[in-house]
Amino acid sequence: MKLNIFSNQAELNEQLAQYVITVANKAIAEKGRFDFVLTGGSSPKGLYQLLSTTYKDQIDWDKTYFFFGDERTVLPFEKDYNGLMAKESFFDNLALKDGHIFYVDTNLSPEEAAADYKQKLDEHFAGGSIVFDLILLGMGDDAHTASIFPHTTLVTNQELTVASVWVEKLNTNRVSLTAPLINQAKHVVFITFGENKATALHHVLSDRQDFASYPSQLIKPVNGDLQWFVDEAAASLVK
Ligand SMILES: O=C1O[C@H](COP(=O)(O)O)[C@@H](O)[C@H](O)[C@H]1O
Repeated sequence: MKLNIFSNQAELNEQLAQYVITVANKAIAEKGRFDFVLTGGSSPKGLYQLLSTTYKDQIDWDKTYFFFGDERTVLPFEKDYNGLMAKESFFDNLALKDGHIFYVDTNLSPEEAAADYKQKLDEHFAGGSIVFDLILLGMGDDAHTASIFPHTTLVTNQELTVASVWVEKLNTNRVSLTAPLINQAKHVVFITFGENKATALHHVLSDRQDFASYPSQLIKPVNGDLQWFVDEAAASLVK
């Protein structure tokens, strides 16, 4: 695991953009395509804008496929839909070909949406192992990542799959990649900034393991690289 600490968000986004570009070009050179899982929430917007404007020419988007680590069970293109944030901050700046964006279909029930997404992943990976080149993750101030929230069924889910989960504290369902599936990836990167994330980051990176309380601790790529890109405010309690 590598912890990268930056003095501000702009510097963090700049360095993370360079990291994404390096991983993308390596994947394209090695296997002809880049399988890129996006995070939702608000943290990645600046990065998405940077990659799709300033650094638009640094990645071959015709060879890039986009996925989502989790989705909120609102209708597609409603305000809270993670896919809408990505569309507005990332995809709309690029002329992407059809079939390059894998949205979670929330017109379906949560269970059906999860099964449908898993089937789409199986098809994309031709029935083989689902190994993404890069998974970008956020972390909530409760230490959840993707939609693996504290004390939910996803904390103990050992399957390499996509699952629906009831999140009591939000009174809603979510759809999420499971931790074991995330841990198959070649590169996993957390983007985390702000003072409100400091306590969670301190617990997640501390020696005391408590997956139920701090689900981000579940993320440990089996054969891949794990990096944290954080700002000084988020890292303020990390020893
Ligand atoms: O609900 C979610 O929250 C996390 C963290 O979001 P942020 O706004 O604090 O960046 C996000 O990673 C996840 O994709 C999203 O569904």
